[in-house]
Amino acid sequence: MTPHNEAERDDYAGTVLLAGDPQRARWIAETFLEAPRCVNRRREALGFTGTFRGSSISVQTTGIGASSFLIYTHELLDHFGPRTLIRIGTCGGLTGAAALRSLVISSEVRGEDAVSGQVFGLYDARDCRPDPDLLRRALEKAGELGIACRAGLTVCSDVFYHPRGSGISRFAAAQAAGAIAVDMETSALYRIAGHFGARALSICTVVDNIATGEETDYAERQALFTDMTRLALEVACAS
Ligand SMILES: O=P(O)(O)O[C@H]1O[C@H](CO)[C@@H](O)[C@H]1O
Ligand SMILES: O=c1cc[nH]c(=O)[nH]1
Repeated sequence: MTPHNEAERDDYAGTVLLAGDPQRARWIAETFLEAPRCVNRRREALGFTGTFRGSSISVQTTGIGASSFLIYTHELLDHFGPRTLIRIGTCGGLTGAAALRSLVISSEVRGEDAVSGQVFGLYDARDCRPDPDLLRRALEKAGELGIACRAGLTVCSDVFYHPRGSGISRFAAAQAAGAIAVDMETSALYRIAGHFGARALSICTVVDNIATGEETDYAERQALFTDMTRLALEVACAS
């Protein structure tokens, strides 16, 4: 048990999928895992453990933003002992090439700008990339399964609603650097994994494209996550 997680010490598997939204965590556990059991209900940050093809796998809710994400992942890595974390998140596309409903895998992450992404100051600046084996496996498996997916530089922001507005002009510097998508937790994931010597990968589904103005509807979200979840589970099983 930790301040934010009521699970017993051995309730989590060695690999944990991380979802921002508790509804996504529940849907994944109930749709993809055999014999899922809920191991954390505190604050509705639902955590589940079950099996996939005979391997024990967990799914944990992490909430929105680095502050929330770092509470759940710190407690997982420090207390419950998993060593592989795979984020299965949502992101905004910053280029038409990050097509709506396709997957983006972050092969490197930077802060959106100098003042965004406070976590960048707390952890070693070298730890801003995923585990190379997890990245390679994900790209191989996506190819085998015919899942539309693009790996590249992503940016991370603490801010969803920016005073400069929600248009693409806010991301001009990120676009100029070649970033293909934005989310709010991948920087925290890569840095805390580096800090604890764990392996990490961030896979996100493009739910809106800031460059083209296209959006998905929340109502289609769970079905939209089928490819991302299949891919994450394939990577988890091969680990
Ligand atoms: O869908 P999740 O995993 O929460 O990820 C994205 O969605 C939230 C913003 O709507 C942020 O947490 C962002 O990173
Ligand atoms: O952080 C995020 C996630 C999804 N879509 C966005 O525009 N930003």
